[in-house]
Amino acid sequence: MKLLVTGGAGFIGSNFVIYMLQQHPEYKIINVDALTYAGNLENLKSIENHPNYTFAKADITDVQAMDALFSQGVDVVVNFAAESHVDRSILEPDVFVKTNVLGTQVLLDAAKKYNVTKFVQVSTDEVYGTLGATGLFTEETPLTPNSPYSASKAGGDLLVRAYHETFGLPVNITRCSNNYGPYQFPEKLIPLMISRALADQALPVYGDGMNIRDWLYVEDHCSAIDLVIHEGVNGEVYNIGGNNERTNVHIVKTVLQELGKPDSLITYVQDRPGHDRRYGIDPTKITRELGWKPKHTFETGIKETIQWYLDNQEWWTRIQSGEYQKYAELQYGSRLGDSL
Ligand SMILES: Cc1cn([C@H]2C[C@H](O)[C@@H](COP(=O)(O)OP(=O)(O)O[C@H]3O[C@H](CO)[C@@H](O)[C@H](O)[C@H]3O)O2)c(=O)[nH]c1=O
Repeated sequence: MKLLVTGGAGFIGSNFVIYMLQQHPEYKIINVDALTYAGNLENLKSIENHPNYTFAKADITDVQAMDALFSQGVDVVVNFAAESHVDRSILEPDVFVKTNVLGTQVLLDAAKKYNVTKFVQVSTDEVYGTLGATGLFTEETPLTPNSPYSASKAGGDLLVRAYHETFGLPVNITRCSNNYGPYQFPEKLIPLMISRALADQALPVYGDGMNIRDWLYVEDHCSAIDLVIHEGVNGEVYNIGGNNERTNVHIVKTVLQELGKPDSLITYVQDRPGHDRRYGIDPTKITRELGWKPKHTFETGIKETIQWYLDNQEWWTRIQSGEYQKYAELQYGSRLGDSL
């Protein structure tokens, strides 16, 4: 099988490339990534010389570059390439629309032209909007995205659906909850809090800290996508969640406790505009129909993740000294110390 993985130098994408080469060393994997701020080839050091792995630096919105890649023969496409950070989407929605909507359409056209046998769109539970205190997102929940990020992902998903309905393209859409684990860019909640706590810096918790996310260990996400590639029924959507709903403040306190740091580092700051209150995924469909089960509990996964960040401080300190800083200042500069 020849697999084209887009965004394979990002957090979930790089974990997926490594996972697939472990599970299926005979598969050929082409990783295409534009290497924007969150793409990092260091994530792939362990497999960069694998005989069945190749890397191409290109943007998924580049029609000629995508055509050239697909013309080499591709069986399956897994589209991870995306702008993914909600706070950034509030600052610059245009790049989100370009990559997440236009980029998906360019890939779909190439997949159609070269008759791929499967196109997996890796999406997010954020397209469903927000939950109240009860209920869970199912695959039938209407799409009501609230941020420019989630709206752009919903746009991509609808194009994928349309290419299935209109052209019969063999597609699946997967919608995951919040991932965590090794190689996550330190703008996201867990790695951000780990890195700031280690430096004894204030930990910016938005609003009252009672927003809820449903945490999924990244390797469990990878095993679900592997199943969807092989067993997913064309045209179907599969939700992927870890059954681990936690408040943000619980997450932050867990990080502090594991690192032996005081709760006094927590600083409640102005809320994210349009902040979704609660996400919770119902994974019944993928469990029942494809036999998927997560292997990690939140309690073991968070310990492993914190240990990884402790063991790989060079990886994230290098990131924080560069491009990331500009955005960190934009995001937090005016909010830190701005207690509610
Ligand atoms: C960065 C940051 C975040 N937060 C809050 C906002 C959210 O309620 C929660 C998690 O924030 P983030 O890590 O930015 O993740 P969130 O907005 O939930 O979105 C993530 O999870 C989604 C899946 O649900 C993915 O589609 C997104 O790409 C991914 O970024 O923590 C804080 O309180 N303080 C912070 O500094």
